[in-house]
Formats: sequence, structure tokens, C-alpha cells
Amino acid sequence: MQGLFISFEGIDGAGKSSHIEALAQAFKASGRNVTLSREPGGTPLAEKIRAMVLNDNMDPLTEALLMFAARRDHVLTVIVPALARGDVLLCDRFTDSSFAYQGGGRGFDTAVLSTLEQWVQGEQSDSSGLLQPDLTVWFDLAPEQAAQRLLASRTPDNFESQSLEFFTRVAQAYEKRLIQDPQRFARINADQVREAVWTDVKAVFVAKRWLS
Ligand SMILES: Nc1ncnc2c1ncn2[C@@H]1O[C@H](COP(=O)(O)OP(=O)(O)OP(=O)(O)O)[C@@H](O)[C@H]1O
Ligand SMILES: Cc1cn([C@H]2C[C@H](O)[C@@H](COP(=O)(O)O)O2)c(=O)[nH]c1=O
Repeated sequence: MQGLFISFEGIDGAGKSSHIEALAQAFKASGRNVTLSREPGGTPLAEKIRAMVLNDNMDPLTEALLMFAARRDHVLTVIVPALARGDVLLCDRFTDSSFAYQGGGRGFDTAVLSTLEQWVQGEQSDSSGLLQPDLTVWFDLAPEQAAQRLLASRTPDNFESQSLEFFTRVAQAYEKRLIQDPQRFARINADQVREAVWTDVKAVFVAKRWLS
């Protein structure tokens, strides 16, 4: 069976987590092998990098380089092997996060991000050019709503402690990515009760005939 690469995106607190878990269960119930992973992270090396980027102070170039260094290790040791096995790979964040957070949020040069993307994902690709998810599910939620949800849940890290203006730029950058590649994206209205969000998420996978 052919591997499926699905990424999940959104600003912090948009509510991805429980739906990724539910999709993993649904795919397993349909007989598929599932690999669950996340970025930054997903390998021992990339998880060490995750701890640094989430907690240590650094300049935007260092942050961008570390995100892509973690991704390189993740792509080579988890993503490519999982897809070669025919797994459904559910990945909490991928390169769209770098364009949204480093590019949009931090204002870092997106041409440099595109070069890093080419280096990290270019040689793993087929003729289309880059290793990219087959589908990216974007949980779209207003920064004000996401901030309310996060307030109630946990101690903020380097990203979660950013301003509403930062997250507005992140959300705008996600929108730009969607406009550039509309076939790859499914936009989910995350400003609904969890059950309604799940109905919308599941419908995307049913429409693609990946789940029934
Ligand atoms: N539909 C919803 N309505 C209200 N609260 C929600 C909803 N979905 C999730 N939450 C709550 O919002 C908080 C953030 O959710 P969650 O951790 O799933 O978001 P996330 O997108 O994975 O965030 P991050 O990317 O920061 O890890 C949690 O406290 C969660 O219980
Ligand atoms: C992959 C990636 C992630 N980030 C940011 C986005 C989030 O704030 C954190 C990860 O935390 P989560 O609770 O697992 O969502 O990292 C980023 O800035 N750039 C990236 O490429």
C-alpha cells in the first residue's frame, strides 16, 4: 500500500492534538499502519533541538537553522522510512510551520527558508521537486480565541508567549501558504466545539476516500 503523509498546522492552541489522535485510531481501525510524529522533534536528536528552540533565547537565523536541522534528521530517519513501509504518517507540524512562524511571525526572509526547504526536502522528492505532505490540515482559529484556550492549559514556551500581533502574522502566513498550494490544504474552522471540528476533519478524509 502507498504511504500517506499528512501534516497538521495552526497557531498554538488551535486544537490539533485530540484530532490527530482520533485520526490515528480511525486509520488503525481501517487496517492501516500509522506513524505518529511531530515537529520540531520526532527523533532523539530532533527532540533535543525541540527543547532548545522552545526554551532558549536565540536569534531568528539560529532558530530557523535549528528547525530545519531537526527536520532533516526527522525526514531521513522517520518520514522517508515510514512512507516506504506504506504507513499513514500523521505529523503534528511540518515545513508550513517554518514559513508561518519564522517567516510570518519573526519576519525572517522566506527566500532563505525556501533554500533550506530545498536542501532538506529536495533530494527526497519525486519528479515534483520537494518532499511535501499529501495533505495539510490547517486548524484555523483567531489568535484571540487560541490565547484564551492556552491561558487555561499550560505554562507558555518561547512561541506560546508571543503577542497577538505575532500570531496574527503567523495566521496570515498560513493563509498565504494555502493560496500558493490550495490542492494540498484543507482549512478547518477550529472555532467550534470539539465534536463539530472532528466532524469537519473526518469529512475531509472521507471525501478523499482515505477513511469511510
Ligand atoms: N474545540 C475546542 N474548543 C475549546 N477548547 C479546545 C478545543 N479544542 C481544543 N481545546 C483546548 O485548547 C487547548 C489547546 O488545544 P491543543 O493542545 O489540542 O492545541 P494544539 O493545536 O495542539 O496546540 P499546540 O500546537 O500549541 O500544541 C487545550 O486546552 C484543549 O483542551
Ligand atoms: C515545526 C515548527 C514549529 N515551530 C513552533 C510552533 C510551536 O509554537 C512550537 C511547537 O510546539 P507544539 O506544541 O508542538 O505545536 O514550535 C516553529 O516555530 N517552526 C517550525 O518549523
